[in-house]
Amino acid sequence: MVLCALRQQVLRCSSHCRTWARLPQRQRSGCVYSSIHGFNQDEIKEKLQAFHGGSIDLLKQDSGIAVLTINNPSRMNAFSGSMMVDLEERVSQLENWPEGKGLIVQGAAETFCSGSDLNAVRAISNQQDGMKMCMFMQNSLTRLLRLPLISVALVEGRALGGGAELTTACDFRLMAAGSVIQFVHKHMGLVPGWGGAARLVHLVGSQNALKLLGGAVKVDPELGVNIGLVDGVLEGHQKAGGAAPLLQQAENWLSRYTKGPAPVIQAVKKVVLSGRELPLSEALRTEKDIFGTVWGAPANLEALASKSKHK
Ligand SMILES: CCC(=O)SCCNC(=O)CCNC(=O)[C@H](O)C(C)(C)COP(=O)(O)OP(=O)(O)OC[C@H]1O[C@@H](n2cnc3c(N)ncnc32)[C@H](O)[C@@H]1OP(=O)(O)O
Repeated sequence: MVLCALRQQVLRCSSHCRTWARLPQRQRSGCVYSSIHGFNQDEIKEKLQAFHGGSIDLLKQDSGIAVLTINNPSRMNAFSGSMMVDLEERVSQLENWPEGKGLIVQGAAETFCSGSDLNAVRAISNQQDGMKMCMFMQNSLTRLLRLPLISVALVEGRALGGGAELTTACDFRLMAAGSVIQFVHKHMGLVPGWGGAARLVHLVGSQNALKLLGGAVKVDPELGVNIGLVDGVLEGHQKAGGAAPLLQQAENWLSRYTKGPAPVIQAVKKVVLSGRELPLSEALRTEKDIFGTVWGAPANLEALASKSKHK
């Protein structure tokens, strides 16, 4: 059932969507939890909305690259409850963006994100609310990672706790010199709950994940690159003379992977996603279906007509 839902998710936006359209909304959106897991999204949304402050801002650009900004500078971009709700809404908007190809996730005011807002955490520290918040954020971050866009987290300053988990919900991570990713959960008497541990194991292997979580290790750009968590290091601070602004550097880095028509770039992400998440036979069938959406499509016919050479 879950695999079937994921398979439908990676096929989304194709012309083969008749089965897709018949699926309930939560399955269509690639969520991990729905009502069959006792999860009531509207209930937790209402509760989270009470803890306001900050925003999650989305800028969709003509280039097909969107910028998602975690914006709560007075709390080092910590996630308030209303920002958690905002994030879910922004992810929905990105799921419905046919022209989209790439996504950069950044923090406002020269730092990435200091995790969940400790004021909200204190207010919902009971077991039930904690579980509901955990399921809500896992759903949103899983949907973020499953977007048919190539995504990159631009880490400047600190990515702590839930902020570190957020970086793992992107396809790539870029770090500015002097920045830090740190899974500080152990120091808070916690483990990751937004899906960050599961994704971290996939990214760096269980040995490294155990070291990062067990030691609450401060990952600088050099360590990040060495263990495969980080895909590139950007020059200097946004204000440093000489180097291009970090966002511009990140866009340049990402544009090498997003060059080309949106349906092709989205198909690239979808075949990788199915290979990453599905068992081989299921992944192969999904790849065949995705292949069917680009075969004989305008970009393919144009390339054939131009007799292109790949020298
Ligand atoms: C999912 C699980 C989780 O995410 S648990 C949360 C994990 N995060 C944390 O514990 C971060 C705690 N904060 C810190 O360690 C420091 O504030 C860091 C981020 C290192 C910044 O230190 P520093 O540069 O000295 O600034 P500061 O401490 O004065 O902070 C500025 C204002 O921001 C606030 N702030 C920061 N982080 C949070 C947070 N997670 N939740 C709520 N507020 C946060 C600080 O309280 C401070 O506010 P104020 O100026 O004192 O009103």
